[in-house]
Amino acid sequence: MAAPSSCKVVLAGTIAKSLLEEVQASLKALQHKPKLVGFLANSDPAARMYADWTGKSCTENGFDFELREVDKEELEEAVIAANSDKAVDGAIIYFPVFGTRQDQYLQQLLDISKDVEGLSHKYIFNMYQNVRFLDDAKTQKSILPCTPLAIIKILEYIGVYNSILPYGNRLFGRTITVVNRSEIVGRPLAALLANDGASVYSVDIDNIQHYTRGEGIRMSRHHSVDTDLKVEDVVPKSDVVITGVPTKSYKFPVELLKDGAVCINFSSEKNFDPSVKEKASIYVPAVGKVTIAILLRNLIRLSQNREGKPASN
Ligand SMILES: NC(=O)C1=CN([C@@H]2O[C@H](COP(=O)(O)OP(=O)(O)OC[C@H]3O[C@@H](n4cnc5c(N)ncnc54)[C@H](O)[C@@H]3O)[C@@H](O)[C@H]2O)C=CC1
Ligand SMILES: Nc1nc(=O)c2c([nH]1)NC[C@@H]1CN(c3ccc(C(=O)N[C@@H](CCC(=O)O)C(=O)O)cc3)C=[N+]21
Repeated sequence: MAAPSSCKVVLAGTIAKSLLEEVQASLKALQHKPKLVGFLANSDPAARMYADWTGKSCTENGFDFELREVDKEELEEAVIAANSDKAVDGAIIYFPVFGTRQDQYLQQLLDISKDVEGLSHKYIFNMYQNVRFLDDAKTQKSILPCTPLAIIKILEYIGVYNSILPYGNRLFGRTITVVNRSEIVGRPLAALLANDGASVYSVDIDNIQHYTRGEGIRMSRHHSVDTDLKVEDVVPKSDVVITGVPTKSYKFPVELLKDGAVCINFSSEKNFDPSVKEKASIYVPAVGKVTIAILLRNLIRLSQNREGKPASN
């Protein structure tokens, strides 16, 4: 008989709860009830599920939500209208829409002041350059991409970030593998973790890249290099493994994990077999609830920015 597993399973709902309490406090301090608009222009079941779910979370937490279902061909005009609509505090376009680079065009079309997901070029630029504020006076914090930030909040909650160290170096000494290098989650996440001092292996279907801030983290922001390394070279060295492979049949090779590793899955598919609990010290099976809490936090931040500047829209 197998020994009882000593792995602690941490559910996203627990972590989301403490973030939502902060959101509630900031919401009370606002002069108006923030409104989020969702654009659904596809029949992708994951997108509809996510849309329903954002709506439910908004309503439950005291925000207004409106789902605008439009044809693909009408989406451009609908986004332009929302950009100049003062009643709209934030918006989200559920992807994929066209499933081509036209989706990136639509993503950048959304006004930066309404971008709750933090995917506008300016925000992404600031993130990669390790610039934390929008203005020189450092009064307005830049918005970080939602899912990568959700994963960072999870790492803080479970103690992977070492709070004895100064901000910006709290992952110094940690080795982290991220299996996914998409532009919305995996690559920004690898950069953020490296910006905080970690040594990060970014795994995608073709190769492995290594993200660091240089030896002894002497640089001010991350750099990355291609490597010839294989999964079996990097996983045994990793303190943390984060997966986001969108394939049902994919299972992470848990036998390569070092004892006591922290494992986090953000894919909607279960990338880890239940046997992960025999190796991991902490396992987080899904992160979606934390992502939504961050989305609401960003919506508050955008609303605060707008209340601070009533003259502009
Ligand atoms: N929980 C959340 O808040 C969110 C969850 N998701 C979920 O995360 C998953 C990934 O989404 P995206 O990043 O948008 O997908 P994507 O399709 O853009 O990227 C997938 C990435 O996985 C890599 N990959 C695929 N097969 C692999 C393999 N066998 N080995 C190593 N790498 C492999 C690809 O090279 C690519 O880098 C989906 O299931 C999506 O639903 C996405 C956004 C937010
Ligand atoms: N602009 C845009 N942003 C998105 O972030 C976005 C999108 N479009 N289109 C659709 C996909 C899909 N997506 C998921 C979010 C969470 C889970 C997730 O973690 N789900 C949990 C359940 C939730 C939980 O209990 O934590 C699970 O499947 O176990 C999955 C999928 C975001 N998407």
